[in-house]
Amino acid sequence: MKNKTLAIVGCGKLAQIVADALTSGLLPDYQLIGTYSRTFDKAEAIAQHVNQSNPGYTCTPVRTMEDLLAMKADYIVEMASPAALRDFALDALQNGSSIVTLSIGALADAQFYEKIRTTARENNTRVHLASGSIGGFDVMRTISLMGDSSASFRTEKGPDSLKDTSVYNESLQTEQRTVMEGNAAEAIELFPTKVNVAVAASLATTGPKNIDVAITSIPGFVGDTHRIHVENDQAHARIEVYGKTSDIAGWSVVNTLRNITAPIVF
Ligand SMILES: NC(=O)C1=CN([C@@H]2O[C@H](COP(=O)(O)OP(=O)(O)OC[C@H]3O[C@@H](n4cnc5c(N)ncnc54)[C@H](O)[C@@H]3O)[C@@H](O)[C@H]2O)C=CC1
Ligand SMILES: O=C([O-])CC(=O)C(=O)O
Repeated sequence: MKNKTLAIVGCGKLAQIVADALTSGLLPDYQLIGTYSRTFDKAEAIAQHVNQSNPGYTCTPVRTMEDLLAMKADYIVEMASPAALRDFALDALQNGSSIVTLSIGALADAQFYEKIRTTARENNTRVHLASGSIGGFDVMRTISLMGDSSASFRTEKGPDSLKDTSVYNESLQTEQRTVMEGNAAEAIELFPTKVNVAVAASLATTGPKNIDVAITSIPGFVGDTHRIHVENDQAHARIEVYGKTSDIAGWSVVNTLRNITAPIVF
């Protein structure tokens, strides 16, 4: 029985994974009612895809964020960018929609994080941080709760994935180099859509300014390897996740949505 309504913001590659999960029956508790993307055609394509595979289904693509908010979906899934999350999140939460987001980088801003937290609480709505291209938030949170802990985040990636950033130059095609060292707040400032994972790990542990982050470019490397280390004097955890593509992030949204309605929750 479909008892939750769903809307999507950002209809790109990862949204397609969620749409496919809807049409293949992996999200039986959800009815997709609206889609919105910067390019209307993309919102329309996802809506058509679900409408065509479910006779009687009505998902409406919209041209503005205001139109999407007006639908008052129970859950808005954000797969656009941290800037998009900043733009609509407070309005959505006030309007009664909870959010599932991949663009966790927006929450590196402590003031914005606090506004989101209080707005969600006041309006009985929630923000679910999907595990994206990493995982292990449970053990990160648990170790951090136990007391004084430290955390580090290391990413290895190929130079091509840095091509549209300020750190890129052709020498990265032949030389291994650490292109960024600092904390998660600095990392998301330098790479505004690429290191949501570092901010997510920081929020689950020591905070955006207190996690030690390094990003290394390796010639010929395909995909991303993320290694997180969190420890206190009682417990250590190491989490390593390799993704050949970012598909795992789209699937993590499917997993989060399933958990929201599941009788047994991981
Ligand atoms: N937490 C994680 O592990 C990961 C998070 N992400 C986040 O997910 C986002 C989406 O990833 P993909 O689907 O691969 O990207 P994509 O580029 O294929 O799709 C994003 C879509 O959102 C639209 N969009 C961007 N800004 C918008 C805005 N302000 N309002 C409305 N639509 C907007 C774009 O036009 C595009 O169609 C990334 O930008 C990133 O923030 C991506 C990969 C991993
Ligand atoms: O897919 C990845 O490995 C990480 C990523 O794009 C993000 O954190 O935004």
